[in-house]
Amino acid sequence: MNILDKIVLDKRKEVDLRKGLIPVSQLEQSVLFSRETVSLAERLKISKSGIIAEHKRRSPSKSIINNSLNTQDVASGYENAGVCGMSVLTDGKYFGGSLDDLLTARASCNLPLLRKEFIIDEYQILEARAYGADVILLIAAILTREEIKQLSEIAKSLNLNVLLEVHNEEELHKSIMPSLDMLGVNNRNLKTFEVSLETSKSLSSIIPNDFVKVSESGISNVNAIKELQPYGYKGFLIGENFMKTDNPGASATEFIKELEL
Ligand SMILES: O=C(O)c1ccccc1NCC(=O)[C@H](O)[C@H](O)COP(=O)(O)O
Repeated sequence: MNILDKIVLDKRKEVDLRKGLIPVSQLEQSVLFSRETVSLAERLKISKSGIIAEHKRRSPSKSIINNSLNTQDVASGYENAGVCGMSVLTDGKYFGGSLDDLLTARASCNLPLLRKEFIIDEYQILEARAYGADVILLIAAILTREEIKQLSEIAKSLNLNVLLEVHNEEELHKSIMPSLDMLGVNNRNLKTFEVSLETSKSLSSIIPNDFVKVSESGISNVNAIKELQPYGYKGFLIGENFMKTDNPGASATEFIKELEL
């Protein structure tokens, strides 16, 4: 069983529990549910740097990354740095995140927010909308083509962008459909946790041009972005590199300054 299998097993139990605690009608009545969303895909198309900065306390591959951060400071710091969007990990057990982090980020900045979650049920998309997200992540490795279609169409009907994440060619071929906005290639091998930009490079030519290309994980310096841009990548999801510092916003500011030199 790999890490994704374990996470999904726990996630099914968690979602059933949450459904019992907060009914769909309550999510739909929340103030943020009808908020006008912002398109991350459109921002990435016109951005020079394309940084999507992540809020990430810990992870299965690195254990604790930053336990002393203040979500409000991280969100406003990222916004001041000029990032295109912010990703908020909401999984508690493996990443130390929560929906409250998403809500805090929403209250602290106007950036398009990605709910970074292991989505297996439409209920989680309604939660994303109710807690202020603009974008959801769908992971091809844990969903069938039919599930990707159903979940992405629900997200689109709620005016949310969809970022579909793949790790290999097979996942990419099974997932291509018009209800996706962005295609993310994750550079982290989930069996070994090794990261390699070669994954993004090798898959780039088979991603249709209709989708905004995003490279995810293991981006630790400006050179990585300069290496990936010629392959058509417009978005770069960065977590650990910013979050391991005392001031993720300042770290993002320096990074973007260097990138735009
Ligand atoms: O980060 C992990 O260890 C991990 C393990 C299993 C599933 C997902 C995982 N990470 C989620 C992400 O996609 C990353 O947080 C994101 O791409 C940023 O990566 P990084 O810049 O390397 O922190």
